[in-house]
Amino acid sequence: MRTSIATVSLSGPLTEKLTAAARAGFDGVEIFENDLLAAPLPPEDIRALCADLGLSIDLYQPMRDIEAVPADVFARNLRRAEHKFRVMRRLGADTLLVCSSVSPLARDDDALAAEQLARLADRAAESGIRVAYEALAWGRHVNTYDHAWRIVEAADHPALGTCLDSFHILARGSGPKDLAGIEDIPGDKIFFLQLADAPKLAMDVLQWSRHYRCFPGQGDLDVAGLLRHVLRAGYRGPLSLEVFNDVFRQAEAGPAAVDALRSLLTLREAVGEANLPAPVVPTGVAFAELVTPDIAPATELLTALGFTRTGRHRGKPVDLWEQGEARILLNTGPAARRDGTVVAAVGLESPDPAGAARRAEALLAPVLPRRRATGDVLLDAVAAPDGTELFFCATDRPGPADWKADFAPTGAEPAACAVRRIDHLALTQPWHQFDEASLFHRGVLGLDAQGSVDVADPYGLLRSRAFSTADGAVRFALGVGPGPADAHDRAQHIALATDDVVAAARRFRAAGGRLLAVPGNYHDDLAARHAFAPGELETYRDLGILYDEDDHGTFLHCYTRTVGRVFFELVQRDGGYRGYGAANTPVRLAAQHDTVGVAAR
Ligand SMILES: O=C(O)c1ccc(O)c(O)c1
Ligand SMILES: [Mg+2]
Repeated sequence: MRTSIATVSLSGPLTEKLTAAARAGFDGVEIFENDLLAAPLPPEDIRALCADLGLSIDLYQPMRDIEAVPADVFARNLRRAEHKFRVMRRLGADTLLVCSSVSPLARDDDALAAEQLARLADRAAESGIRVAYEALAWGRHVNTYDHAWRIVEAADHPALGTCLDSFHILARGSGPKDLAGIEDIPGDKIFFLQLADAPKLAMDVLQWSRHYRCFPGQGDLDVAGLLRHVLRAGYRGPLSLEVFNDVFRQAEAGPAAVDALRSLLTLREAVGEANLPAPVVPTGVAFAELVTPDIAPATELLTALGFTRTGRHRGKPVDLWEQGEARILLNTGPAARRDGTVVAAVGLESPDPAGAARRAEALLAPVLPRRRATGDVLLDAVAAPDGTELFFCATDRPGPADWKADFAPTGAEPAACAVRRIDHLALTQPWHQFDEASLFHRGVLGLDAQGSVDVADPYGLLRSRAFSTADGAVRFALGVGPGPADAHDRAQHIALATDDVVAAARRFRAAGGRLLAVPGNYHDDLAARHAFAPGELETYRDLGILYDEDDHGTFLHCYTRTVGRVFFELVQRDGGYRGYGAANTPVRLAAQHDTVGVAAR
């Protein structure tokens, strides 16, 4: 199945868009008219460039406001069309997209629309061009795919077909019954298929379409379900992405094009049209690796949290700290001097590390060298979109290579302490890579996505979305700020699971650790909303413990101070609570901004 992408989906001048699409591996492009108008190259040169890049020009688009108009207006429209046919001949493009009219001049008259589209198709055919008629969800009279198809069917012209666009169809809330009608369209009359997803947003459909479309798998629409119908109808043309998105317009075209192709790969897999290595769902977090130039504060923090230094890497300045099944690597090597204190890598316990890496590679994730240095254990690893290195590993299991073999034991035994394991990792994404990260964590890692939530920071709104395994053994909470200028909250954190957060927090404080102070107003409000046992709330107030509950259970959590970009959270989930305390995040963020709040208690 051929893959294509509309130039409007990528940033930059036309030549950059084309180069990015070709490099990522697309077979073709839809040329968006404005991109051509703004290009310094004549159509012949664009045609030659596409040929050099190995790209076909699958569609020229859009032509607007053509049909169902008075005769004199239609005569002018045909003149406009003739000009476009000339451009298309010079480009070597043979399909023109015509979208349903939004003009106040258009009449609600299907017979007239059909007659005029047939006349347009006649003229197009003289130039060897086909016309694909698409219903815009906000078209004046024609705004559903079946209405557009009825007009095309009535026109009955070999050079006229329809273009289906998943956004316009799904944005109107079309259910399974409405979609089944797609299979009544003869496959060869579906001249083109445009694919886009979008997050569910309650807003005007035109604004939604022009600003919030995203690649399939990144939003909430059932694009795969729609594609199944289109394929059953017999459509064999390209799968083409047409995404209008404010962020993608600003993001680098190269990575966006790779992300786009990854989306098509997972979509094809979802409809049984791609043979990718199966997802290997991780079963736990083997470790989190911090790089830090500040060895003293990081060591103090880990010690106070109850970790013990149990190993030293045989070849690098990296220490292994353990407590229960929580493992932290502390790396003070060269990367630390470059990046400050950050979460640089995550080890994911994998039932099949090599298989997980094969899937990641098939989905275009950058694969990292398996051996870093002579003598190191061979480890499968890939880079996540934000650059975090993800290791697919085995811990204390017979069979696959054990990453721990790279560490010489210090002889110290981990103390039996409060922390059991890593509960979740909260990683801040670069502002333009949030959707890419969504697709990556779902498609590449095989995690389930929760809905995204907005949380207020004193200096802006953050978006957060969780990705986890069904049993919660692996949890990521990915966050993003509102834009490039708002990199104020780049903190990341590692949440540690405990069965008794009060004991863990007390132990931490007794060992010299500093907990994030939470404003008294927060606890006053908690008292109004929930009933606590006598003294309970005072304990939470004293330790800076926050409280949340969901349909399943309750959540108690508190925070350490921040070293570089990293802090820790202690969490106690009871009764199967599934969230991350998002309701408390604004309070936490404000407290972290408030320097008084992070002072010693
Ligand atoms: O927003 C638009 O105008 C527009 C143009 C062409 C399309 O294919 C489309 O889906 C939307
Ligand atoms: Mg479209």
